[in-house]
Order: sequence, then structure tokens, then C-alpha cells
Amino acid sequence: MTVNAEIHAGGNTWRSLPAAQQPDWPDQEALRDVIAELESYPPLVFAGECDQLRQRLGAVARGEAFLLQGGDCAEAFDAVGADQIRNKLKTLLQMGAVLTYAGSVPVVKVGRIAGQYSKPRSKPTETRDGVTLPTYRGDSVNGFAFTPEARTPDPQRLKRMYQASASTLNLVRAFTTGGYADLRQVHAWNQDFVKSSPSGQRYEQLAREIDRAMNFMNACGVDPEEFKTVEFYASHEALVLDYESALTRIDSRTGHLYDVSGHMVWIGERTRQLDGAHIEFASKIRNPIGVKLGPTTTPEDALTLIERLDPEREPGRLTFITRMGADKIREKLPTLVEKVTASGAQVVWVCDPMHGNTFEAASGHKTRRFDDVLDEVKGFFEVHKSLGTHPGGIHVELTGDDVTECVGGGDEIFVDDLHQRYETACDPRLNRSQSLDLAFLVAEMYRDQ
Ligand SMILES: O=C[C@H](O)[C@H](O)COP(=O)(O)O
Ligand SMILES: C=C(OP(=O)(O)O)C(=O)O
Ligand SMILES: [Mn+2]
Repeated sequence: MTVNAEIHAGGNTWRSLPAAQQPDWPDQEALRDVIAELESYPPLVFAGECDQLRQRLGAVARGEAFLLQGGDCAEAFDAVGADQIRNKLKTLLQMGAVLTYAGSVPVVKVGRIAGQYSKPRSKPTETRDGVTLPTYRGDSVNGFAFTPEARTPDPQRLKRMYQASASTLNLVRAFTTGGYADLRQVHAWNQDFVKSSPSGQRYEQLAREIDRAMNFMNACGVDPEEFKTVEFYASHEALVLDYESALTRIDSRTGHLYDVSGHMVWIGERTRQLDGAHIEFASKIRNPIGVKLGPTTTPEDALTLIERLDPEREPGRLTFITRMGADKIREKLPTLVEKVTASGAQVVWVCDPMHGNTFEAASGHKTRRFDDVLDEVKGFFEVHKSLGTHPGGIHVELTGDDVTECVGGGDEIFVDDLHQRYETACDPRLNRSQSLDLAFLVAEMYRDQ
């Protein structure tokens, strides 16, 4: 067996199992050519970086750090521009700074970025004015435009996904290591937000305290170089397995398989079948793995996932991202956390307050209420407080732009505003100001904890 064949044998065991939510590629030969080409491309991330993130998440699992994971529901090829990427990063870094101060623990920052191009959908087709076409499954698969040409899955898009991920990651690396993300700069942006946001006054005290802490560190002579760079990781849903396995490689240091398309990958609520291809694929790679858990998850499901994905019980290997809905979290989460904790596993518990709170407005826009998002996070903190476990982090869909996709927030967006700047290709994202609102409010919760 050639080295290459060996690599892909290990990362291909999922092929004999049912794989949910895979594109219906019309031309299998074209797909095979694309896979072969992707297999020859260089890695987007290094195995050592994935290990480092696993260690950082280990600290989260032990209660010594907090995870902030966020970004678009669906990245788009035509949004791979410097401004959009910078705004997203800026928002995440600002949120990270507020949470770091409030929690007095390191915040592990992970973007839904540089690879979040594939979407699972509730329905295989969409009908408009009597015309039925395949549903949009993310830019890696088909186009958003409602035409037969755009909606036909095209495997060439997988190569564009790789290129878009590479350009995004390149810019993210430049921003986070080149001085742009300097903590003093991030703090100045937060001061600006507090001054200019209608709800800013609420956060004045916290911002003042952070300012004093910054001055204190300065006065102590902390080396300003320490503030200049920031650790930032990339994650996405490992959905299209032909792409993920083509980017799976053996690490020359250890002989283990890594999916080098991103530092962390997660398996979605719709593809986490215990005997399915996605869990099999995830079980073979050494990256930190996330699994989304919706309200139908049983404690037995959670325990079997641990058995399959984290048999060594390694803190940081497995992150459970719960997405129950604000009305269900207080009822559903406690038993899961209790049973998992009793089993001795140390997983990271993260709250995705987005996916259980989506509804369709009368205008036809898919939206979410800021208050529901906040209430789910509140419920998440309450449950962990009552069980004495660690609320490990939040996972949010957001953008750094001033879009109008979710309703509510300090700078309130009303249902009637949704049409103004509704730009998402899939789910509604918190805009820049709603994201910062959320960070300040979660910071207060974390402090109370
Ligand atoms: O992002 C998550 C899912 O892809 C999305 O919520 C599915 O949306 P749909 O119900 O419109 O298909
Ligand atoms: C598809 C997603 O979520 P879930 O799998 O939780 O529905 C998502 O995170 O965009
Ligand atoms: Mn989504």
C-alpha cells in the first residue's frame, strides 16, 4: 500500500456506513477527480495546532477556561473580503476581551470560519411559485440563486471551498499575529462601543474596570509585546465527508490521522447518528471534536457518543454543544450533565443559544429573538450552577456587520426592520452590536456564577 493509500484507507472507514445530508452529486467521475486533487493539496492547519487547541479545551473541561466559538451560519465565497473577515474577527476579539476580564480565566477563541461552507437542511427541495429545485446546501455544494443551474450540486465547488478557506485563514493569521489584534486596541474598540451604543451605559462600569486593569498592568511594567498577538482557531461542521476525508492526513510525528481542513470540527444535530458515517469519521481523527445535542438527545446517546469519540476520557477531546431552545434547556440539560458527569467523562459543555430558537417572522424571514438567545444562555448557567459543573462556553452565529437578521438587542431591531439588511444565506446571525451586548451580559452572568 502506498503511503497515500494508507492515509486514505484510515480516513475512509465511514464509506461503508449511511451518511446523512450528503450532496446528490450528478457526476460521480467529476467528484472522484476533485477528491484526488484535494488529496494532493497542502494542509490548511497543522496537527500540532489541533493538539494545542485540544489542550486549551482540556483547560475548559477542567473549569479553568471558557470557550467562545462564533461566526457565520454559512460562510459565502463572495464574502471572502478583508472587511468582512476583519469585522467578524474584531467582534469575536472584543467579546473575548470582555469575557476574559469578567471570568478571570483565559478565553479560548474559535471562529466558525475558514471552512463553514456546508449546510444540513430540513428539506431536500425548495418550492417557489410552483417551481421546485434542490435546496441550497452551502457554497461548497451549490449556489444560493434560485435557478436550476445554481442549485445543481457541482463538486468543483469543493476546490473553491479549500481556496476560500485558505485565503480566509491566511488573513486571520495575519490579523491575529501582525499587531492588529493587540489587546489595547481591542479594549479601545470596546470603549467606543460602550460610548456609542444606546445600551452602552449599562456596561460602563465593567468597561471602566477593564480600563483600570489595563492601566494596572501597564504600571506593573507588563511587557506590551505580550498583548500584541492572540491565539485564534478555526472550526466548521464536518458535513461533506468527501471533502473532510480528502483533507485527512497522517501526522508524521505521531502516525495519527488529523482532518487538516480546520483545527476543530463538529458533527451537527442532523448527522450525529451513532451508527452513521459522521461519527465513524470523527472517531478516526485526533482533532478536538464537537457534537451538537438537541432536545431529543437521551443520556444514553450522550454516553455512547463519549464511548465512540472519547474512549480515553481525555479532557478537551470532546465538546458537547447543546442547542435545546430557551423553553427546554432547564428541563433537558440537567439529566444529560448529571449522567455524563457520573460516568467520569470530562467533556466541555457549550451552549449554542441559536439553533433551538429560530422562527419564521410574518415577513417570511427566518429570525431569532435576542431575548430568547439570552434566556437560553441564562438557563445554561443556572443548570451548571445548580449541578456544580462548569458552563464551558458559548457557540453563536454572528457577523461583524450591521445586519438586521435577529430581532431585539440594545440597539433594537424590530420585525419590520428585518428586510433592511438581511444577508445571511442560511440562519439569522447576531449583528455586531447584538454580539457585543451578548458578551457583556454573559460576562455579568459568568461573574455571578
Ligand atoms: O444551520 C443550521 C441548519 O443548516 C439550518 O438551521 C437548517 O435550516 P432549514 O430548516 O431552513 O433547512
Ligand atoms: C447546522 C447547525 O446547527 P445544528 O446542527 O445544531 O442544527 C449549525 O450550527 O449551523
Ligand atoms: Mn445555523
